[in-house]
Amino acid sequence: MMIEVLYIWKKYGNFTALQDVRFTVYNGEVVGYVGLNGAGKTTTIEIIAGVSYPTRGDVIIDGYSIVKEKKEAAKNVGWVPELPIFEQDVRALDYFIYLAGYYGIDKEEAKKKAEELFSLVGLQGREKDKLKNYSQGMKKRFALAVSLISDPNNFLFDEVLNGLDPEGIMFFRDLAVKLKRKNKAVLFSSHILSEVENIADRVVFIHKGRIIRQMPMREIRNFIKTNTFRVVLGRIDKDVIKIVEKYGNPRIQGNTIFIENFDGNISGLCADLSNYDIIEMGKVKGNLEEVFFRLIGEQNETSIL
Ligand SMILES: Nc1ncnc2c1ncn2[C@@H]1O[C@H](COP(=O)(O)OP(=O)(O)OP(=O)(O)O)[C@@H](O)[C@H]1O
Repeated sequence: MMIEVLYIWKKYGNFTALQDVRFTVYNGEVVGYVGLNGAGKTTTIEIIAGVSYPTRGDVIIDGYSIVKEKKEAAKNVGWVPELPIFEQDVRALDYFIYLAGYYGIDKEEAKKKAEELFSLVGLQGREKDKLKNYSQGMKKRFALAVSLISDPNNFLFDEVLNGLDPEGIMFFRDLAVKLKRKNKAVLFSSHILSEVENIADRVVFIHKGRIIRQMPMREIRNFIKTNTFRVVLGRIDKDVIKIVEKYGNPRIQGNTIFIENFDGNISGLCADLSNYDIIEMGKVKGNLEEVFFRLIGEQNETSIL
C-alpha cells in the first residue's frame, strides 16, 4: 500500500550516513531513488526492509512501524538487495522451501509456490542448481522470487539493474510496471538517473545522506527540454552575430553558434546564413544526468552559504 519514511537518521560512529530523510512511496507508484555511490540509498533501503535500525525516526509500512511493529511491517515488504549473497551449498528449491517456512508455508504449498515463482522470474529448469553457482543476475531473480512469497504490497529494488544483461533489465522494467498496475508501491534505487527514466513516476534525489529534491518524471523531462539551437559553420566572422541575433540569443564557441531561446524559424536562418557554409545544425538535446548534477550543484552552493 505505501511506504512512509519519516525523518530517519543513521549514524555509524561519528559519521552521519542519513540526515532527516523523509519521503513517501504511494501505492500504484514507482519511485526512483537516485544518488551517487555512497549517498545513502542502501542504508535507507535496509532500514525500510527492517534489517537495519535507524538511529532516529521511523518507517511506516501499510500503517505498521518498522521500529515498533517490525514483524507486521516487514511482512509487507519485498526486498531485492543490491548484491544478494547466497553462498549456501544448497539447491535453490530447497532454500526457497526453507525460507517459505518463515511465512508459515508448509512444504507442499511451498513447492507449488516455487513452481509458479521460479517460472515467473525466469528460473525454471534451474531449481536444482546450487545457489552458490547462480550468476549475479540469477541471484537477483532468486531474491525476487523469495520477495514474492508473501505477496507483499511494497517492493524495494536496490540497484537491481546494475550488472544485468539487456534481457534482465527489460525483465525488471516490465515487472515494475506490472507491480504498479497491481497497485503496489515500488522503490527503485539507482546511481544513474537515465536508468530509472522509463520506470519511475517520480524521483527522490539523495545526496550525502540528505534528500535534496523530489520531482515527478514529467517535470524532470521538462527541466531538460532546452530551446537552444546549434549551427556549425564553415567560417565565422563578426557580422554573423548580427544575423543570428534575429533568431535568439547567440553565443559563439569556435565554429559553432549556440542560439538560446531560438524562435524556431529554421528556413529563415538557413537563407540568412547561405554565405557561411552551414556544416551542421539542429536542436540541442538536454541530458538527463545534467539535471542530477545541476541539483547537486545547487545543493553544494547552498551548503557553502
Ligand atoms: N556499516 C557501516 N559502517 C560505516 N559506514 C557505513 C556502513 N554502511 C554504510 N556506510 C557508509 O554510509 C554511506 C552510505 O552508504 P550506502 O551504502 O547507503 O550508499 P549508497 O547510496 O547505497 O551507495 P552505492 O550506490 O555505492 O551502493 C557511505 O559513506 C558508506 O561508506
